[in-house]
This record gives sequence, structure tokens and C-alpha cells, in this order.
Amino acid sequence: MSLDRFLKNAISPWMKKDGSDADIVLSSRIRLARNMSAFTFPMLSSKEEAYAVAKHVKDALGGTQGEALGKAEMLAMEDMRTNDKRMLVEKHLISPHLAEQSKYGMVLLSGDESLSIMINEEDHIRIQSLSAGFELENCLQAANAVDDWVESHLTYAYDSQYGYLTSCPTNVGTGMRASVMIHLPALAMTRQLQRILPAINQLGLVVRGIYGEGSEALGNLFQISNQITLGKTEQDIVDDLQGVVKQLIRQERVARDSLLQHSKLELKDRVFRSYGILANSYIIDSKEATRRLSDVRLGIDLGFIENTAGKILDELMILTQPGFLQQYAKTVLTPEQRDERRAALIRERLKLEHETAD
Ligand SMILES: Nc1ncnc2c1ncn2[C@@H]1O[C@H](COP(=O)(O)OP(=O)(O)OP(=O)(O)O)[C@@H](O)[C@H]1O
Repeated sequence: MSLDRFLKNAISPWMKKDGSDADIVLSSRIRLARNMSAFTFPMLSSKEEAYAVAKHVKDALGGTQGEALGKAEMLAMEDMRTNDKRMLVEKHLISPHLAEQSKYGMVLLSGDESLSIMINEEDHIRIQSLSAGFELENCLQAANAVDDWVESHLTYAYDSQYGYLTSCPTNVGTGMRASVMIHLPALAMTRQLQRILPAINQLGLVVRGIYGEGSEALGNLFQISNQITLGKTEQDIVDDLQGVVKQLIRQERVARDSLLQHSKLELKDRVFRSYGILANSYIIDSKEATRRLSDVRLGIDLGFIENTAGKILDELMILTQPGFLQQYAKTVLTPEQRDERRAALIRERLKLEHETAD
């Protein structure tokens, strides 16, 4: 088996594709929470029960070679080193919860890394579908296909009145979380986010950081998802989220145009200062790196920086996380050592990108 295949590159194959509005929406995700009626739910289950769930799902799905996922690989959390799990989280392929807290956690991962089935997470089964850009409909279709395939092998806990039953009451019904990872630097610079983000909460949506629940929103990157899972269809949830995200994209574009019209020089100065710091610093912490990468990404989107591809920033966002830095260093690093390695890695990548473009 090759866990290495998933750790080799920071950028997943699905991330390399071009999705809609990819300059503003980095990625879309659909997650479905499912449980099996025959087993105690993970929150209350003993180690033995969790083991029985893992075995049952593995026997039911593992033997099929994951045909619905295309060259899938079943990976057990207990067989992985802490840093390997961390890297899978950094690539968004598994959730922090599965990596850190799960008893007999497993994941069935598709070859292009766009589909995962997490086992013994907060629920018995969590299906995840990821796509580059603003592609919620495609994610929903892909997640539904996997859901049908899983359901043809296992019996879900389903109530005719409430829908899918889940560990946390907030997921009962569709069991679905639809989300986008969105980059809103111009709305942040024009100080409109303080007004917009609370309004998004009032519309029944949740704003989180890039690593999900409890994570900090860094680099003007926000994860926006639905709060409500009950009393609406999957399509309604996606439509409502899409409506709000479309408006956000429009507002971000208006703010970018306004900055270009009224403060072009200041904006250019900020972008190139950040580029200069990234290309020349010897110590940089993750907060500053993410902030500067956000400025450079905006500079690329606005055409100020021409010889750097936007995708290199996605790659750097992941490569400069602790797990990847430690894998490259082949040792555990202190925060100070990570700041040094991070700076070196960013310098090298930007230099390489520059040389290749010349
Ligand atoms: N649109 C997205 N693109 C890429 N990764 C995402 C996206 N949305 C969420 N993720 C990733 O999924 C992981 C889990 O996120 P989060 O905690 O928000 O959701 P969840 O575990 O499905 O929800 P819940 O809190 O209901 O259990 C995180 O690592 C996060 O980075």
C-alpha cells in the first residue's frame, strides 16, 4: 500500500484543475455524515464497538477496491505516524478530528484525492467530496454517487421523519455540510468584512478558518458553510449557499475594482512589499507567511505579478504547514526551526518559479 502516494505532493490532483471563479473560491466541499443502525454511535461507543465498526465497513467496502472512488486506498489511522496524519489534514484529505481523536479511524481515499470516506470520525461514516473552484454542484453529484455506493453495501441509520441520524443533533436530516474556501482580501482591505461576516451568520451560514471548526481565519481565507441540515433538501442547502457565495464574489470583485481605481499605487506597493518579504526573509512565522501569500495571490489575480502562477501559492500554503515542513526536514522541528525552514522553502520556490518563467 502506498500512503506515500498521498504524501508525495502537497497539491492534490483535484487542486490542479480549473474550477469556476477560482481566483476567489479556492475549493468547494460536500460532506455527508452517515451512521449504521446496527452499531452504537462513535461518541458513545467503546473501543471494541469502534473496532467492530471499522471491521464491518472495511469488509463491506475494502474488498470492492473502492470501485466508486477509482483506485482507492484504505488507510488506518493507527498505522500512520502522527506527522503523516497531520499532512493529510494539511491537504484537507481528512479532518483534524479523524487524525487526533478517533478510535480505530480509517479513511478510504480516491486516487485523485477528491473523494474520501472517513470511518469512525464523529459519525461512523463521513463522505467528503472536494473540487477546485466554485463547484458545489459537481461536489454534490460526486458525494451522492459515493453515498449510493456505500448504501448499497451498508444499512444506514435513517428515520422517516427526521432523515439521517447523526452523532451531533446539528447534523440530523441531510447530514450534509456544504462549504467553500473563499479568499476575500479586497473586502478585508476596504474594511467591509466586519459588516459582511456577521450578516452571513444571520443568514444561517457559518464562517470558519481554513482548517475547519475552531481554526483561525488566516490570510483572508474563510470557510463558509451551512448551519442548518434539517427541514431542507440537499439541493436547497447548496442553492442557498451558492446564492450567498455568488453575492460575496460579486462584492469582492467590486472592492477589487474600487481599490484599483482609487488606491492602485498603495495596493501595488503592498503586493510587492509582501512579495519582497516572502522572497527575501530568513525567518517567517505561519501567520505572516499566510498574510503575505494572500497579498501576493491578490497581486497575481490583478495582473501585477505576471511570472508567478497562482497555484504555487496554494502549494506554498500547504508546504509551509508544520507537517510538510517536518517531512522535508525528516525530523521534528521546534517552532523557531519551522520559521527558518518555512522562510527557506518560500525563498527557494519563488526563485525557482521566477527562473522557470524567465
Ligand atoms: N471548501 C473546503 N475546501 C477544502 N477543505 C475544506 C473545505 N471545507 C472544509 N474543509 C476541510 O474539512 C475539514 C473539516 O472541516 P470542518 O470542521 O469545518 O467540517 P466538518 O468536520 O465536516 O464539520 P462538523 O463541524 O459538522 O463536524 C477541515 O480540515 C477543513 O479544512
